[in-house]
Amino acid sequence: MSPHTDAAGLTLLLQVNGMPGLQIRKDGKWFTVNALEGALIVNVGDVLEILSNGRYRSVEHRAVVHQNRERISAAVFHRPCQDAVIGPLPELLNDNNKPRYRAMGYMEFMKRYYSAKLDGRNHLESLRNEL
Ligand SMILES: O=C(O)CCC(=O)C(=O)O
Ligand SMILES: [Fe+2]
Repeated sequence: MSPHTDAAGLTLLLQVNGMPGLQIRKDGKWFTVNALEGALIVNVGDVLEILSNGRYRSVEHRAVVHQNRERISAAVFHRPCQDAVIGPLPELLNDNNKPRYRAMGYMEFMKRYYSAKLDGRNHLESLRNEL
């Protein structure tokens, strides 16, 4: 699976059959996530990054597979309701913390997410550049 960030608020992942494959990118380097058996991996997604005005960063990740061993991963995406407006929460903003993302309806956000290629954090960065 190509590098991407999730459009969710939070994602919960369970590597069902003990086969690793999830990798996250930090400081330009890829790291394999070695989850404990039965543990949920909690990933911050784009919505939380935007709501928190960048304080929580949406993690760039990808999944790799083994040549001949099956890998099963279950994902649950926690998303806002369809008519929510996604933007930095007003109570977090002040003179020292100006909005870094343009606010938009969640449906508009999702259309943009799916029309951008899965390509790392690019679509999030493009939202920053629209301010
Ligand atoms: O395969 C995985 O563990 C991650 C899948 C994933 O990143 C996704 O479904 O968005
Ligand atoms: Fe993902």
